[in-house]
Amino acid sequence: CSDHESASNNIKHEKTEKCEDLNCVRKHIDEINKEIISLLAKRMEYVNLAGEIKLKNNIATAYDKKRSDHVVDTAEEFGKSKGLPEGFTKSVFQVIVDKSAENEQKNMDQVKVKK
Ligand SMILES: C=C(O[C@@H]1C=C(C(=O)O)C=C[C@H]1O)C(=O)O
Repeated sequence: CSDHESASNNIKHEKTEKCEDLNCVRKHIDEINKEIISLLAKRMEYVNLAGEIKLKNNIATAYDKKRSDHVVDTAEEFGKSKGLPEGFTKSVFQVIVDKSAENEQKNMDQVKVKK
């Protein structure tokens, strides 16, 4: 598919608006939180799709250490290039990837029971 490329071009909050008070800053933070969560929900859809494809290919295990490590390492490097502190992105993505695989496995096990 080709439409995955356009998803990364959704650049909002390009410059940090000059907020005069804490309320204004927190509104921006709340808005960004919703965007992060929306993207995580979209990400989880693809993770679960990966699980369906694994089952079709007779792979019963969601967790793939090589791929997980690659995702975490690539994220950490990108985070650093964006100015995030060392180790920040790695910590966040380790949780995302572990919890995603956990959810993917749950879905895969349910599909197996239904069959
Ligand atoms: C989505 C996958 O399944 C798991 C979840 C991953 C993720 O959240 O990025 C990566 C590898 C697997 O542990 C995959 O294999 O690509």
